[in-house]
Amino acid sequence: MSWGYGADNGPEKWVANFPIADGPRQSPIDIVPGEASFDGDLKPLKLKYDPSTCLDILNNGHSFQVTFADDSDSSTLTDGPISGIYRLKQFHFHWGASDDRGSEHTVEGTKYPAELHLVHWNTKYPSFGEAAGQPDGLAVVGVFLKCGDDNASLQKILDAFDSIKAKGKQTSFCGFDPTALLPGSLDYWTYLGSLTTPPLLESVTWIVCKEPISVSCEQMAKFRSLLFSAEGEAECCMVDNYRPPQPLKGRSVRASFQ
Ligand SMILES: CN(C)c1nnc([C@H](N)S(N)(=O)=O)s1
Ligand SMILES: [Zn+2]
Repeated sequence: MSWGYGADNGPEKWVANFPIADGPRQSPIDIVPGEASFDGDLKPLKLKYDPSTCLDILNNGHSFQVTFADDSDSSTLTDGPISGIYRLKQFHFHWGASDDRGSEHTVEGTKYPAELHLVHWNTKYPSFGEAAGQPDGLAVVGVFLKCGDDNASLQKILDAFDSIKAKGKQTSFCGFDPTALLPGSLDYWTYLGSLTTPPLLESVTWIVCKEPISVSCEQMAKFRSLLFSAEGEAECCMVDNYRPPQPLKGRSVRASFQ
């Protein structure tokens, strides 16, 4: 059975096939603002995305992802806590079965109903796959979603869900600007961690925005209409696709703001 989020193949079971699950720099973590140290050397995030690099939207059986063309420096992350140029590869979300949970990172124990991840790879390496195996290979920007006003930018993504309801379904999706999903303030916490799904590679510089973006309760319900299961299989709602916080193991969390 492959990994997932169920009782038999969920986060507590991943260590059997992916021993790094118990490694020294696993993600996500619980962020405690009072224990984060302000670092004045941290630069503002610089995110430059080209909507024409948006390719498609896919239900991969764990989440849905919007994939970008990463054969040029059209959509990049620079500055912030990183050095060099990181290219946007895809973005995806994690969410709960109800509004009281769903995010992977938590803030002093507070869970948000969902969390957006924008995944970038360091262009000092030849490809995403190569970068994913390096300690400075990836940079993921995390944005919390909070229930409130309707999010018009997010709605464009949700409108494509009927075409990707089941695992393996994919449809073209272009002209989307992920900048529209960023909060007004790009204040962030940053720490060294890992992918939060197998293979759990410890190659991620995490950049978690302090300010959430809004999503309406109806929009959250639309997330929950996706399926973990493929067409023809017993239907299983795609919900609670988040890994809980992992031990900090001595790591420091820095804040870009005071
Ligand atoms: C291969 N890629 C892009 C990814 N592999 N694992 C990912 C995880 N969903 S996360 N949450 O970004 O670490 S993203
Ligand atoms: Zn993720």
